[in-house]
Amino acid sequence: MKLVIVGAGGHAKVVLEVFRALGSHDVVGFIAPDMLGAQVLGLPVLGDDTLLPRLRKEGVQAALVALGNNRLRQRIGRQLQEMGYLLPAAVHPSALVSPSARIGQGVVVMARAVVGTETVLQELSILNTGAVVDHDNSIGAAAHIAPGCALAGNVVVGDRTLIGVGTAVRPGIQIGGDVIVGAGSAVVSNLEADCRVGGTPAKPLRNR
Ligand SMILES: CC(=O)SCCNC(=O)CCNC(=O)[C@H](O)C(C)(C)COP(=O)(O)OP(=O)(O)OC[C@H]1O[C@@H](n2cnc3c(N)ncnc32)[C@H](O)[C@@H]1OP(=O)(O)O
Repeated sequence: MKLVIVGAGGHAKVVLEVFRALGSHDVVGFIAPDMLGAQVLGLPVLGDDTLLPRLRKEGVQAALVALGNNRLRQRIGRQLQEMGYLLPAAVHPSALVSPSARIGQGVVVMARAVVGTETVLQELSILNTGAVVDHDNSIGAAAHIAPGCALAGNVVVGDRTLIGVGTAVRPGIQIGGDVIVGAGSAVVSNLEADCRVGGTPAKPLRNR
């Protein structure tokens, strides 16, 4: 099945390598503004998102939104579904995924990540390289668990929340939607929606 990757930055390159490792789709190229004609790992940037309806008509059935911005990824994902694209999940063959885990549409699970027993990754979320989400986690739509994070059991992460690289989260913690947890943090108490925290233990961050 033909697939287009929306985005052409670092995350998009890694996603292409996931599909190459899987051999599951024929990736036709990338969609990105102002990059027409550029090559990314040997595949072309085909144009900007105005091209997507035409590609769909020409037989590209699937798309993967490879954009790091969580809100934008969710918005573009919805638009692609409305255009009739399928949004397959991309799970690297080296990831360890429990047979009782559930993985939503458009989810990306990078190399060496671990998805624990009865954990749910909701649509368009990212579990990045080497991140571990243990048993009974719920990771919200378009959330991003960055490389090397470790979420213990029964953790809830809200929609569009970013858990920064290398963060640890204590068991049973609930984190609201649209939260940013800074790199290298330790989350040891629940976090309300829409906040920005960092450090060990994680505390609210000042805006500079
Ligand atoms: C493959 C991939 O690359 S996936 C990418 C995943 N992305 C990430 O993990 C990025 C996570 N981002 C961060 O940690 C960022 O530092 C942010 C978003 C928390 C803050 O970034 P900015 O808004 O640029 O904040 P800025 O650098 O100006 O710092 C503001 C204050 O917060 C502090 N701060 C920033 N990050 C952290 C952190 N991770 N932990 C503790 N304190 C922090 C700064 O020291 C500064 O404090 P001060 O005002 O007392 O000096």
